[in-house]
Amino acid sequence: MTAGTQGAIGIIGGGAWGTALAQVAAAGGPALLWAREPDVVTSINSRHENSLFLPRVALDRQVRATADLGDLVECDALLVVTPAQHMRAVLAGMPRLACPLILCAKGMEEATRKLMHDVAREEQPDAPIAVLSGPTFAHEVAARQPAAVTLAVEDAEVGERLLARLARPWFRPYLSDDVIGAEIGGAVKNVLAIACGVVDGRGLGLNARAALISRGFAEMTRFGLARGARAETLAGLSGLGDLVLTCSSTNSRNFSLGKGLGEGGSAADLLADRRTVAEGAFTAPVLHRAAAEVGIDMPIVAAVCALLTGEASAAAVVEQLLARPLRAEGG
Ligand SMILES: NC(=O)C1=CN([C@@H]2O[C@H](COP(=O)(O)OP(=O)(O)OC[C@H]3O[C@@H](n4cnc5c(N)ncnc54)[C@H](O)[C@@H]3O)[C@@H](O)[C@H]2O)C=CC1
Ligand SMILES: O=C(CO)COP(=O)(O)O
Repeated sequence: MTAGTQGAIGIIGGGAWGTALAQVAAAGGPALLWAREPDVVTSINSRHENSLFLPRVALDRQVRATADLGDLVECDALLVVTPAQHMRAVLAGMPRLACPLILCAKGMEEATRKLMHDVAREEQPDAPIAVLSGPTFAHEVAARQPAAVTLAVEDAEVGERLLARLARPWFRPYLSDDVIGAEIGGAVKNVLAIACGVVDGRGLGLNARAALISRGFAEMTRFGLARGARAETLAGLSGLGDLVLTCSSTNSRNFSLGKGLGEGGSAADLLADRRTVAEGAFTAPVLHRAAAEVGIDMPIVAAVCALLTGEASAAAVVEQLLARPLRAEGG
């Protein structure tokens, strides 16, 4: 056991978001972050900065990093912040845990079409599960600019404990018990952000972007309700809130990917060699199939899939969306 893990929050994943959340956790006690990249561990421990994934942010001295996942097992709770496609392998590589796991990745597993809480439960059946999701660009949170998130936890007592440990005046979790709703909002908004980026890349204007956000939200709601999410969660921070944020700025990796596609770039080129993750590119095909399974129409998600596979150009998918039959708004 590493000295100083008592009362510590562990963070699994040293990307931009894991590092920003370590900064949040460190404001209330020790924070121990596991990173895959030895350079990240060295950079945090020697310079109090994650120069690879969150450069130019001075980290709290209470943030320490380790290259050994085993060092985290005695932490009070673990924030799980790997990209969605890697979460299963990382959790499977740990001993059986009993502390709460707070899942922070926004996506669905490609191979199984499962949400993250289902994956976590399969790999760590004894650990209480929570989901933390909302409109939060990592660099703003790390700089302690105000933000609010949904903290969805089935066990209310665990929720209260996590709230007490993680809340700050500038980082406000709102409790919910709708784990499915919190996860679906975060996963779907990434795909819709790619679509909004396309609108921007093609110079289609702000009216078109607002229309796409609204119709995208209708898709998120249809799918979410069919999968057991609550409407109020989808309209909250982890759904509509994050959709608006991510669809509004090139600070979003998903929006930027879409913008590149809209400007005529190919998905293969835009995704090649990128070190940071654009989760929507992985979620789009999974979501498309999952929607078909429950008989839900998601035309914007289908358009993003066609663009990502190269089946259709940006011009063609926009044309197809605009040619869809007119219908009642709530239908
Ligand atoms: N960056 C942000 O502002 C936010 C990100 N998120 C979510 O957090 C999750 C992590 O994203 P970021 O921290 O931004 O990542 P990032 O894009 O900054 O860094 C990539 C991460 O992927 C990890 N990685 C690459 N290959 C891996 C493997 N084989 N096994 C395990 N990990 C591997 C790297 O170690 C690194 O931690 C994503 O699901 C993202 O949607 C959620 C809220 C905000
Ligand atoms: O989830 C995010 C903000 O809430 C980050 O968005 P991107 O992954 O698109 O950068």
